[in-house]
Amino acid sequence: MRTSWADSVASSPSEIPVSDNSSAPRPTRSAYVPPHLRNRQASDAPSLPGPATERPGFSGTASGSRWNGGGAPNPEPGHSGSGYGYTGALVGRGGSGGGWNNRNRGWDKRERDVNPFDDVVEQASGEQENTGINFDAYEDIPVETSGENVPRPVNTFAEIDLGELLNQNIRRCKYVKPTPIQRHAIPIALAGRDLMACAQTGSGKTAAFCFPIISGIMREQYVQRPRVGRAVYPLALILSPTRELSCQIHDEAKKFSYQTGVKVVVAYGGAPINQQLRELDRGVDILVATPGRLVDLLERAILSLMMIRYLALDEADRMLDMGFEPQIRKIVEQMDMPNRGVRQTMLFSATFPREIQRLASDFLSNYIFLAVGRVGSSTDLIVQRVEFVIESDKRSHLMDLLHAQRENGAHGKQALTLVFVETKKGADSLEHWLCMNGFPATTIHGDRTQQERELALRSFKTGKTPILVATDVAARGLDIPHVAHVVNFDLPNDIDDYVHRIGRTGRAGKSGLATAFFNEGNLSMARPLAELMQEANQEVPAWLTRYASWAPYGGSKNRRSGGGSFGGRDFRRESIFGKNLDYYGGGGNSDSAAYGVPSNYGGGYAPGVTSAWD
Ligand SMILES: Nc1ncnc2c1ncn2[C@@H]1O[C@H](COP(=O)(O)OP(=O)(O)OP(=O)(O)O)[C@@H](O)[C@H]1O
Repeated sequence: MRTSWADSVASSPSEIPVSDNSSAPRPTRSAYVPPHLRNRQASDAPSLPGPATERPGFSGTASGSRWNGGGAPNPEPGHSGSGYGYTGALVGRGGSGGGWNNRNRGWDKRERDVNPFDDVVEQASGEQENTGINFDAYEDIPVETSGENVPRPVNTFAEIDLGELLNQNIRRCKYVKPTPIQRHAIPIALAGRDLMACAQTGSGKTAAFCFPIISGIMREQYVQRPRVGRAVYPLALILSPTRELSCQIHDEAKKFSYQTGVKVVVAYGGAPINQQLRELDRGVDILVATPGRLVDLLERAILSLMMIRYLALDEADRMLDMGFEPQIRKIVEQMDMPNRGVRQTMLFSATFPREIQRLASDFLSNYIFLAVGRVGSSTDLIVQRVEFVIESDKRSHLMDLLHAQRENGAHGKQALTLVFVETKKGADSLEHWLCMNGFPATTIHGDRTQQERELALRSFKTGKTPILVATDVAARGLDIPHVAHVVNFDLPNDIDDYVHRIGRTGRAGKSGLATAFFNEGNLSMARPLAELMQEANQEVPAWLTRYASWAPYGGSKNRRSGGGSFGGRDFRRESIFGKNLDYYGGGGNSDSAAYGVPSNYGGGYAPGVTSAWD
């Protein structure tokens, strides 16, 4: 039976305390700036954020309140019960009616927020999201941290001072307790530290970077933003590699920031720019974007990055590989974004090849490296199978799988199945063939219009077309509940891509199945695939082990060292043992002394705190 989130929260042992106004520090009114004075400050130079460690409220530990002394404004009358009010971070738009240049409008906006919790897409199974989640499956995962003075992890949301409005939304999402990546990453981010974080697919990384950003913006003092020309000045930028992923992060961030007054806008290519401009014009605190559209907006001077306090790269290794790196460098280093150390930078992914870690360190300052599980490992919630199938047999083999699945499915219903192929043409042709053979399918790839892509995704999510044939455009980040089976019809050439693809199932503590078709065209994948499967306690067929022993090591971007040592760690750590100290300190930061002594190593918790592997 379906229950509302309120019911479920009432019956669940929620760990988030109800705000207690008597004990909670009361926001003071000192930061209040009357509306008539705000518009006069047009010529004021914008107050650029100070270095992370100097930011008010960032210096303390993650626990304990950061709300006192911050001068957060008092909520408007009638909102006092809500605990902490949004400060109404401002975009002065010179009387444009942008609607965000005073706090009253901020609160009006809050009241007008469309309730994102009413807009749950009807899922294929008819279940509501997040029921039956078993995050205990992640509890035994080893955690590695390295860096200076790593803040302690928390066990409950109650231990973190995110603000009552955000806490309410966490309850609405039915998140009862933080996932391991959230337990570790949120305190680190709330302490203002730069972070390179790696955790398995489907383990809750989105919330791990969204919560601290939203909470940080909520607790910022009144932020005066400049008014120069038409530009808008977001405070946070979240970049992701695909349009669909940006939309998904935007939807999630909107849920988390519901009624907090924090305004989230998405900008991505392939969709009409005018609507995105209108949204931006209404004001933006957090901008979620794909790099191409962002550069377009920057070049049109519609957007300025000079007020960015938080920069998050989701799928960061993808964002920094050869395809995207020049664009990211341009955005981060050649536009007007505050330098590293001034802004706070957070990089998240399930995979982080060493070479990319090294590159990424250019964007970070004195950062903490966090790995929940081995870097690049797959979750053992996914049962992985690999079958030897020659090219010409692939279709009939797929058909057999789909028939078997239909027979085993509830009421003969087809379980959601995601089929990855190599090429766009191959995707269209397979989709056509499936439809002709009685299996409703749709497709998502780069040659389809954005509208077609979005329709396809929706049709798949709702179960109307329970088979989605996709290229790698759907490999990363997409969180589609109830995907029961991922088929690698064509294996990718890189094991990290395989990890992301199969990660579309077995998410949020649920189990899933992944089947790969392997043949002699995939020799370079034999070894990394066998190693990955072995590591995830999967049955490795004897023939694959044989191929693995013959095949040259391939299928990875310098990700693993091959042989025994599994190179899934902070590359600074590997450098130190290889006497290569250049990288310590997170890309040239002067606070690097602590890294110079290998014996200091062991996770980087503050003295007296036990091992980083817990
Ligand atoms: N604390 C929590 N409690 C319950 N569900 C959660 C929690 N945190 C996240 N989730 C849910 O877990 C699912 C996976 O989260 P998310 O998409 O952030 O994973 P991810 O780690 O970013 O995966 P990927 O590497 O594939 O991008 C989502 O449906 C999300 O709503």
